[in-house]
Amino acid sequence: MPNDPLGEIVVIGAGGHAKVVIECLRHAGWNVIGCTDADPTPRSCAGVPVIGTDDALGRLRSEGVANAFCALGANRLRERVGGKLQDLGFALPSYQGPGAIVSSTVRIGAGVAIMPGAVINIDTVIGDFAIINTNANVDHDGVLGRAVHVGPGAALAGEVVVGDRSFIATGCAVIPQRRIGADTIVGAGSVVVRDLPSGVIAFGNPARVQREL
Ligand SMILES: CC(=O)SCCNC(=O)CCNC(=O)[C@H](O)C(C)(C)COP(=O)(O)OP(=O)(O)OC[C@H]1O[C@@H](n2cnc3c(N)ncnc32)[C@H](O)[C@@H]1OP(=O)(O)O
Repeated sequence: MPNDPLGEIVVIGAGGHAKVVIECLRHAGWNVIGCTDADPTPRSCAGVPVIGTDDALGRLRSEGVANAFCALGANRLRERVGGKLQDLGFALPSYQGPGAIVSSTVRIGAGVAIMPGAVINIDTVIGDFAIINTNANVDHDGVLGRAVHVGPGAALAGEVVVGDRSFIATGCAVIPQRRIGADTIVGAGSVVVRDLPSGVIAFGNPARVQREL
């Protein structure tokens, strides 16, 4: 059951990720008043109206809308637009979707999406604008940078470190204490048993660097 209303919030983005975010925000008790998109064609996203492009954000802020959530799937873009929201003076709450379990010791940055069923264990640190997607696990003492995306069902064992804007795709497994650099993509279903550098695409079991980005 939804909690008591937390107040009004605007969502940035109207794609598949935004749909899930809107549903989770509602479940958490937010009143999602609309979303913005590069394509301002009037339509709805998860039952919420698209109310214009990002140009509408300044107006909404001046009209008293205090909260925003950046629900863009692309890590670099999400980080950039999230920074713009901070500059406009929006508060950027994080949320936990239904069934997510997050240790009370976890430090969570601004604008973090913790999707349904995700588990984040003791003493982990999650940077601003990260996504911990559906049923993903981040075990104890993990350190995830800004705008990292841990994809659906991915499992990071204890003490894994992931650099800013990296994407650990659907169903990956990372063994304890491995370090993955910034701006790296680890392809779906990969098993990371060695550290990975920044700025590469890697995949496979074991995950190997395929090319630089
Ligand atoms: C809720 C949500 O939906 S969140 C979104 C989650 N999204 C994902 O998990 C997507 C993750 N993306 C991937 O895994 C992609 O395959 C990437 C990014 C690793 C690579 O994408 P591309 O560069 O476009 O690779 P492309 O599809 O051209 O494949 C190139 C080759 O790599 C192989 N390959 C691609 N991905 C993988 C993978 N994860 N594991 C093993 N092999 C792979 C392909 O089979 C292909 O091999 P071939 O040349 O022998 O035919």
